[in-house]
Amino acid sequence: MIEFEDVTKQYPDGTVAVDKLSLRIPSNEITVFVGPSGCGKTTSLRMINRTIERSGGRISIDGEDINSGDPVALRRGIGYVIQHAGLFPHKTVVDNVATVPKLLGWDKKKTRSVAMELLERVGLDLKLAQRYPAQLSGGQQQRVGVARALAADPKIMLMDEPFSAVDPIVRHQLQEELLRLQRDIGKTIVFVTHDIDEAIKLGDNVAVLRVGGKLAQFAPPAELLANPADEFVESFVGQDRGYRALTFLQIGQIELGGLPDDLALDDAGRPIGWRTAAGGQELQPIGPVFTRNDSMRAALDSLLTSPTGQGVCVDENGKAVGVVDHTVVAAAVRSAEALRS
Ligand SMILES: Nc1ncnc2c1ncn2[C@@H]1O[C@H](COP(=O)(O)OP(=O)(O)OP(=O)(O)O)[C@@H](O)[C@H]1O
Repeated sequence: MIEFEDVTKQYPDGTVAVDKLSLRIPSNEITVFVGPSGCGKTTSLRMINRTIERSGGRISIDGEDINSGDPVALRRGIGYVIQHAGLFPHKTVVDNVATVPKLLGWDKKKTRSVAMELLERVGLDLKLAQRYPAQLSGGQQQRVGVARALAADPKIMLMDEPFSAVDPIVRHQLQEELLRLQRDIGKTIVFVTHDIDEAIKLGDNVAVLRVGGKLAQFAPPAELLANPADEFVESFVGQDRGYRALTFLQIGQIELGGLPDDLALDDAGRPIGWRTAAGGQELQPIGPVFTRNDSMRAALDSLLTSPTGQGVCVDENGKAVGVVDHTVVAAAVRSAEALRS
């Protein structure tokens, strides 16, 4: 656990970037710092690896004050990923990833095999390993940045707006990859973003900061959406928080509608299209389907893009098991709200 106790940062010009911040960052989970520009997210993050020194209060890792040891040793045990990846331009991809292991004096063979394995794990084509950073796309560079941060197998990873400079599609892919990777590696990740959607998607816990580096709320995303602590959090979380909350409502055992006659199935019972009203041979596309393990947001997306207004639920073999329409989603939202209040 990383603990902030009354942590303050005042820059030499008098700016108070962080003001008596207290919070506990649980181990092996993703904690996101989110808030408007200038609210002290980056300052808070960088105080953890002492690339910015705090001016007051205490920060400890597993009970030990981070100021009790050498900052260089502290930094070697903490991975750090920043916007634009911050790769060394004159080093190849594989040499970038090998930077910290080399500093730690690992032998060449082990370093190289760990670097290659990590590049594979973050989803980078190994053919790119000998390229220089400028020869990669922004998204590929970020993957290398993540691999480099993981190279010495640190317990903690600090990520400062790592996906902000890439286009929305690549950003979505990188977020999915991070969640997949985290299921395997279970690091303590502290992630900074100004994007509440990214915070809600990635965070096990989200710390909402307000300008002046004050903590407005620290909670799991579903809790943040359901019970914003005050007007600031409510407006930051946004007007469409009802829609976002669907992400946390599982399909689970909700009652599905029976399979309608106009849903065409193949021999294995998998949906292949909707029969057109004219009764011709041509089928209209199904669009995205969902499973019982998905969220209500996936069901809503499925029915909104379906030509019949019905979203198709499939089992693990892709076999259609039922449909939902908007009344089912609305009823599920109402019953979840009733349970909460
Ligand atoms: N070296 C510095 N000297 C003086 N003030 C600074 C310094 N670095 C940051 N600040 C100020 O401290 C405050 C917090 O900055 P910080 O970069 O931590 O915020 P942030 O929430 O990460 O912002 P952004 O989302 O815009 O990156 C801001 O008012 C900023 O101008």
